[in-house]
Amino acid sequence: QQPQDTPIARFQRYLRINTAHPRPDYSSAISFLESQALSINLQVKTLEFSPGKPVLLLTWPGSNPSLPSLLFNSHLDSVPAESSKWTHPPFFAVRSPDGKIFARGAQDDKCIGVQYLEAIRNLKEKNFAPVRTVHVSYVPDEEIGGVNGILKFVASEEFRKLNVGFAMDEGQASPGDEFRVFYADRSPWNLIIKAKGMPGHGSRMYDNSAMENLMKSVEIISRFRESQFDVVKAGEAPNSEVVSVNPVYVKAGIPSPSGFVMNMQPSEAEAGFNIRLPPVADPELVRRRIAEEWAPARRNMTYQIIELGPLRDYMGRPLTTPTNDSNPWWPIFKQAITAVGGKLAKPEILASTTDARYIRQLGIPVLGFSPMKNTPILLHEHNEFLEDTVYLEGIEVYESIIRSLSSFEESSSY
Ligand SMILES: CSCC[C@H](NC=O)C(=O)O
Ligand SMILES: [Zn+2]
Ligand SMILES: [Zn+2]
Repeated sequence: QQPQDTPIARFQRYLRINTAHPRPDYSSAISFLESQALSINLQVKTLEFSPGKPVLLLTWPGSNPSLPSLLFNSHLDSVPAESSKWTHPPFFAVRSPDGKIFARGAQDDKCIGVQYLEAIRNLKEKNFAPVRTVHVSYVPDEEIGGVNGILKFVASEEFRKLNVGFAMDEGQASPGDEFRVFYADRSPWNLIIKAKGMPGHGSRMYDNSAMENLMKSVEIISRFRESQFDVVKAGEAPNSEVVSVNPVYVKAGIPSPSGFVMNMQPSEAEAGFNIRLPPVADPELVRRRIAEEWAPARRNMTYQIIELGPLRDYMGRPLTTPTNDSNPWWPIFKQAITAVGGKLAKPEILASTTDARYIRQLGIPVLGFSPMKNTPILLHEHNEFLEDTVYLEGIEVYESIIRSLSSFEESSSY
């Protein structure tokens, strides 16, 4: 084998393609993945639902194509990296002497993207033949909401024709010895609150200034945030099962060449918040809280809620995938993990959000899973890395998963 042609080297090649926002190089990523897929005789199709936003779809036909298929999804894009704050350049994919591969995307989620391919490569070498058809998809723009990526893909005729029965998407690293698996995501809302008031001299005390109104809201929201965080700190619920609300910007003041005009109280002020709702939360209650307490008209406030994704599937069910025997895929997945000596942690809700929500919306069961154990959670952080041994073990885990799921012959619905 050429040094360039080992599983680790192929992972490094994918990591070296800079698909970070705001200018992800999707075409290089697609070319790389396409050539990998062709080298193992997968069917390859590139779909473009939005200009410059390609979706790559790979197919390994099963012997019984009438059965619902499997889909293994990952996203092509990454969040940006501040190079100067990394110990190794984020797109060099340097492997340190102790086996850590440093790169933006090493955990989120380029590992699974190539592990899927390596697992299929190995299964093909062992002459394994799937009964169900296996699809692998690579989608753009997950990190910015998926509107021009997964959302258009799942809404397409091409997707419908895949007849997907069960899908897997990214999960998160596990610091302990058990793999983590996710049966739901929290739904993201962006909240912008704006306050208005009379401008006035910086020396004057008066009621209802824009800043005063905004700051009252910020205090009330902070108190709500603390009430939720206290539940987490008391160990009564994990972070992913409460409603989180975090301030992400504040905008106010009258700019001047040297900074801000300091002797004038502004007539407008605004703040932005990132909110995450677990599937069990009642969105109506949160909406009411926003209208009545966080941005009430009586304090001269207006607001905008930007809901980034569905809360229920087409049947009105919360976007959760059962992790019990009511979901015929669950025991097969679980057994596939134990078959390779892996242990599974208790299934969790993911604190953040993935493309899986749009697949679940169609009523398709999806598990979020990235086989990284004994690994610190570094997604979106500086010095994101994955250890070579962990990466290689993940390939074996997917071999087992793909083998078991694709051999499952019952035609079942959930
Ligand atoms: C608006 S959808 C955003 C999706 C994004 N996913 C990963 O970080 C997140 O913020 O969770
Ligand atoms: Zn991700
Ligand atoms: Zn991410």
